[in-house]
Amino acid sequence: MSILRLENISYGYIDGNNKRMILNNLDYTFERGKFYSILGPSGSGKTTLLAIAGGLEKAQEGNVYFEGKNVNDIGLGKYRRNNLSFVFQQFNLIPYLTAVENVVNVMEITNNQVPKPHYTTALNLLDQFGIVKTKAERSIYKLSGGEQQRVAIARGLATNVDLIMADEPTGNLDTATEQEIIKILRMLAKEYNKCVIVVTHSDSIAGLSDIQLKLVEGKLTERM
Ligand SMILES: Nc1ncnc2c1ncn2[C@@H]1O[C@H](COP(=O)(O)OP(=O)(O)OP(=O)(O)O)[C@@H](O)[C@H]1O
Repeated sequence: MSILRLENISYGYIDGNNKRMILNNLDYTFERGKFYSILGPSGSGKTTLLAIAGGLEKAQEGNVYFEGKNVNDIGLGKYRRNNLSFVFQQFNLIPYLTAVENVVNVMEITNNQVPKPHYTTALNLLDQFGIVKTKAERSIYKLSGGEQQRVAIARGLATNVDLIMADEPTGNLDTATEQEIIKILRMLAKEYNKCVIVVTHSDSIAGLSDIQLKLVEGKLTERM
C-alpha cells in the first residue's frame, strides 16, 4: 500500500543569475514493507529530495502526499513530527543525556498517546536493538558510533512512525557495524511493515534493499 507519493516535484537553487534545477518533474510512489535505497552522484540532489519528502523543505512545484493527504494540508511541521523519523549520519542525539533519556525525551515531545512513565518502554525498545540497560543508562558520548546509531534508530521508532528516512546513516561506521545497522533498517521494513528509505553511496547497502533507485537528471529511476 502506498504511504508516500511524490508528484511532479521540481526544485532548483539560484546559482549566480541562473536557477539550477536539481529535481525535475520527479514522480515516485513509496510503499510500506519495503526497503528502498537511493543512489546518485555527489550533488545530484539526494539530500534535497529527502528534505522535501520529509517536510523539511517545500517543493517549488509539485506535491508530496502522505497516505493520500497533501503534506501542505497536514502542515509540514506536524507531518514531520507525527509521521516520520529521520536517521542522519550525525546521530543528532543529545550527548549529555543517557541513551534512555534521549529516547524518553522524544517520546514526551512527540507522542501524546503513550502514557507516562515512558522509561520502561524506552528501555525495552533499546534492548530490542541490542542496547542493554547498563549501556542505555550511559551518557551518549560513552557509547560507540554503532551503538549511538542504534539509539538514534530506537529514538526514531519511539514515536511509532511508519516512514523512516535515513541520509548516509552508516557514513562514519566500519563495515561490520554498517551491516548491522542496515540489517536493523531492513528488519523494520520486513517485520514491522514500515517504509524505509536510505540515501547512500554504498553499493553493498543498495544491494540489500528491495528497490534500488537512482537519482539522475532530477528524476528517480529503478535500477534493475
Ligand atoms: N541551500 C543551497 N543553496 C544553493 N545550492 C545548494 C543548496 N543546497 C544544496 N545545493 C546544491 O544543490 C546540489 C544538490 O545538493 P544535495 O545536497 O541535495 O546533493 P546530494 O546528492 O545529497 O549530494 P552528496 O551525495 O554529496 O551529499 C549540490 O550541487 C549543492 O551544492
